[in-house]
Amino acid sequence: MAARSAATNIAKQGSRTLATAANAAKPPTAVVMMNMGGPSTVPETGDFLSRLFHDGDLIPLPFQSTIAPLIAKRRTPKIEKQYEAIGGGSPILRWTRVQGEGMARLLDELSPETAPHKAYVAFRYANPLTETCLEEMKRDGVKRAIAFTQYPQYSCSTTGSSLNEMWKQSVDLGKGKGQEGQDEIQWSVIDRWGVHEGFVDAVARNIEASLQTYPPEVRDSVVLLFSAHSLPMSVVNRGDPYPSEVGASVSAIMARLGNRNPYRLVWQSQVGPSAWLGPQTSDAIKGLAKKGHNDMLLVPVAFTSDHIETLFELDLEYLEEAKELGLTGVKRVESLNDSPYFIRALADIAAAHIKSGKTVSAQLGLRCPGCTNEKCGKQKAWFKSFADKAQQQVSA
Ligand SMILES: C=CC1=C(C)c2cc3[nH]c(cc4nc(cc5[nH]c(cc1n2)c(C)c5CCC(=O)O)C(CCC(=O)O)=C4C)c(C)c3C=C
Ligand code: FES
Ligand SMILES: [Fe+2]
Repeated sequence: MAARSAATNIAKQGSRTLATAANAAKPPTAVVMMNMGGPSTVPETGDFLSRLFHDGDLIPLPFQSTIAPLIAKRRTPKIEKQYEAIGGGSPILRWTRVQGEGMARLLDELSPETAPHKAYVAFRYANPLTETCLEEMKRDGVKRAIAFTQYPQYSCSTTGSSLNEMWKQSVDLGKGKGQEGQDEIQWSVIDRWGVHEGFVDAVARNIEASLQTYPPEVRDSVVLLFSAHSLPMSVVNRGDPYPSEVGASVSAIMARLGNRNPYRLVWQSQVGPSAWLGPQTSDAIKGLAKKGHNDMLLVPVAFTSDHIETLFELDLEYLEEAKELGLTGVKRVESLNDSPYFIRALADIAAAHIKSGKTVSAQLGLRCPGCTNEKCGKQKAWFKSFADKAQQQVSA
């Protein structure tokens, strides 16, 4: 607790730092927080689902533009009820703003040369959408921007889709004005950070806090069930990097915890009838219960704020199911939300990225072996073109 308030003070000190007169005149360095978003209010659920089912990078459908609105419409009442049950909407925008503003304040201290920094939000399926974010950046006169994925581990269906959208909207915006979008803003990308020590530490601290709520005699035998959103097997077999990156996060978190507890990585939230990566979280709880385990701690590991999958699926569905099975020791670890350790980690990741001078990671350049999506190739070439441009400027 004391350590948590010490870290909060670090964040507050950062916020008290005044921008210099020189910085005030400079356009900000944009740090664009990219994520899927969620409906902030229940009536926005239909539009959120409609955009989601229209996204061929996430769910490729035959006759997508005809079928997507039909599926979204059919699914809306069920999902609206879930958002009602968690308090009337998704908290993701609120948490992303808290995280982004805290990060930008710390970044002004960690990287004064590129200050002032401003956090922008670009959601894939909810407001503020990518195009709204780009318009705001344009109004602010932004010349340098970092596309900072808020998914710790890379999947082509999540971060890949957001980057494809950023490429498409930037080029469209540029074309509309009679010039190429990429000439206006110098972009670079933070595409994954699932084993960053600050992120690993922030998750580990939340696990330690939950373990403290168990009696000391059972604490070391609590089974840690790391739970991540599943992927269709078609995406896994295409060569998507997400399953191995989630596994790497889990290993790093377990090492940080001293490997004291037994654990498994399990997968949740599959949608539709096709084959998905397992074991499913709810089956794992039931299977371990049958083997005599009562104490299990669910750890959301692939999403950094609360959403329906933590607040509805884990808390209301699985924890209730566990109670019905007679289990008394099944709990969930808090999401990172406003953790000062996590906000500090975001600032450290961004500062290290800026200092590295790198535009894109080596890994971003490699398409999945089974990829047939032309947008992926164009997006990767577009972001890499900023590296080539920076190189030309150095050698000129
Ligand atoms: C890292 C997280 C996520 C991955 C990977 C992911 C892949 C993925 N998702 C779908 C289909 C749906 N996902 C839906 C909601 C949803 N997905 C994530 C995260 C990941 N998805 C979150 C956090 C949410 C919920 C948002 C919230 O506010 O809580 C939905 C909509 C809800 C529903 O209809 O059930 C769908 C559909 C696919 C097909 C996929 C991989 C290809
Ligand atoms: S699907 Fe992975 S690069 Fe296209
Ligand atoms: Fe999903």
